[in-house]
Amino acid sequence: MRYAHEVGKVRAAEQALMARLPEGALMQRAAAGLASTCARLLPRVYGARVVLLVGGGDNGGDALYAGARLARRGAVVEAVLAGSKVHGPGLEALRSAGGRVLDGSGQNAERAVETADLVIDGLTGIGGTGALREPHASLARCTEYAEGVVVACDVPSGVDAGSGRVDGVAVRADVTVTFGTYKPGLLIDPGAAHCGVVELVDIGLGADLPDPDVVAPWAEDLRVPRPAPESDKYRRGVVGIVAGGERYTGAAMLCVGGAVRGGAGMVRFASSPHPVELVRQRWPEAVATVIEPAPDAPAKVGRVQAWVVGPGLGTDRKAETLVEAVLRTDLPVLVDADGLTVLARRRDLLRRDAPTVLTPHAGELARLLGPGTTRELIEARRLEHVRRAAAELSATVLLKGSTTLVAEEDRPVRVNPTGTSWLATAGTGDVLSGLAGALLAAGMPAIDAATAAAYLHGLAARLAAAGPPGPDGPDLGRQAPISALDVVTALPEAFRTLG
Ligand SMILES: NC(=O)C1=CN([C@@H]2O[C@H](COP(=O)(O)OP(=O)(O)OC[C@H]3O[C@@H](n4cnc5c(N)ncnc54)[C@H](O)[C@@H]3O)[C@@H](O)[C@H]2O)[C@@H](O)CC1
Ligand SMILES: [K+]
Repeated sequence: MRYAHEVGKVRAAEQALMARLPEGALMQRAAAGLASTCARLLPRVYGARVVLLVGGGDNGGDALYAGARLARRGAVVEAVLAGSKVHGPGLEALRSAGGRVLDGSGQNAERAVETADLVIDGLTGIGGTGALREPHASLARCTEYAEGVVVACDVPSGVDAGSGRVDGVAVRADVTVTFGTYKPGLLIDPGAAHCGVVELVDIGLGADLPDPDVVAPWAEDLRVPRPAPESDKYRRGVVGIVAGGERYTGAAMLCVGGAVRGGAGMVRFASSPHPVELVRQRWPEAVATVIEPAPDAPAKVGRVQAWVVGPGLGTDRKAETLVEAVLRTDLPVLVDADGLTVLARRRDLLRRDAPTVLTPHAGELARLLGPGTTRELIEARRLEHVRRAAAELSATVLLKGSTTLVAEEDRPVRVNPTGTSWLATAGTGDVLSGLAGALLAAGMPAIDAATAAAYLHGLAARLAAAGPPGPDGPDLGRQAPISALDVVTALPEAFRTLG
């Protein structure tokens, strides 16, 4: 698991630790970690050309001290100062070690950045706010043309450490060396996409850090239910799916597919005649029943342990009756797609005791949260909005997007580390809701079911996009377009990677 803390909590922990340490000791730990990573990235430190981009705060201080350490080992280190404010003792240390300062503007600095063996980005760290100003923005931009390795100090400059938001230009690092704990912005896109490989340097903050605000699980942190010898279909979990209509049948097929391949002991599918007929043909494993849109519809379907309602259901009165009927049961319910649109006008239906999981994308969440919230706003501030949604809607909220987030009130937000841009295609959401429903029916707590579903779904998409594995496993570097059905097909392979 990777743990991330909000910026205010990082600062508080740093203060508490600094009070017990000699002055400057913490910055020396950070600089030592940064310098040692840089030394590993260079074929040879002696004679290597290193350029430091130095902002006016402590992030610049870290870069200067790391530069001094590399200069003492024989590297040729040049610092480009952004503005007149600079960390004095750090600059002094660099000069004493034989480093020099370049003029911060113009082609001189740009050429140095482009031709260096290694560039350390120390423009802004957790103190950066808003879009980078000049000359920081221009310096950040010229790292794009750097031929050498770009190493971000703590956070790639231009990325908002607390949220991952990027307003304007941000450094695209090959490696980010972060101190003490991850920051949420290193795990959440677009920030995460700017980090390259993230290395965490232990500066001793551990005991002073509170519980994390955001966590990103690895495969080994996830457990999916595995059938025991005494398992039967009921113990493995029966999921009920209410989806599709006479006009839209694809969503229902994909949702059932996600549930069947998601390990459900049995899938009970309930809908109008046409989708029921199609599901019978395509997924003979599912038990399909024709239902009328009436309050007693769930009771007619038979025994289930969790419900999925919404994909392809439509948003009319009939759909509303079904969404209401399912939410009135005392079982875990996952609401997706059209079901969420219905909920946006019937938020009263969320007052229930059993777990509710909502799986919106940003547009659906904007509708759910009501006036004043837009899709654009949610896209820009995903962490804040997924938390708000979990609290206001009293539900487990899985916000889909380039980084899928899962939130439940008073718990760290889970960040899904798998996924690929190829997933942004019609129908993949229906697969996810069926899969998550199967895991819910198996008895997983809502937040764990949603987290594992997002993980498996993203991984299945990556595996599908990469094609059949070569001798070294799937080649994720050569991906191709996929369909939602390909994701269904790749789910078993994704399951095999989990414990
Ligand atoms: N506090 C500590 O004890 C430690 C802090 N460390 C480092 O200190 C950093 C935090 O230092 P600071 O609090 O000084 O903050 P930063 O150095 O991250 O940023 C503040 C500086 O950036 C400028 N700035 C902010 N937003 C800007 C923008 N949009 N465009 C241009 N300039 C902008 C500010 O004017 C200020 O000069 C951490 O990220 C980490 O690198 C580490 O040395 C570990 C120990
Ligand atoms: K930085």
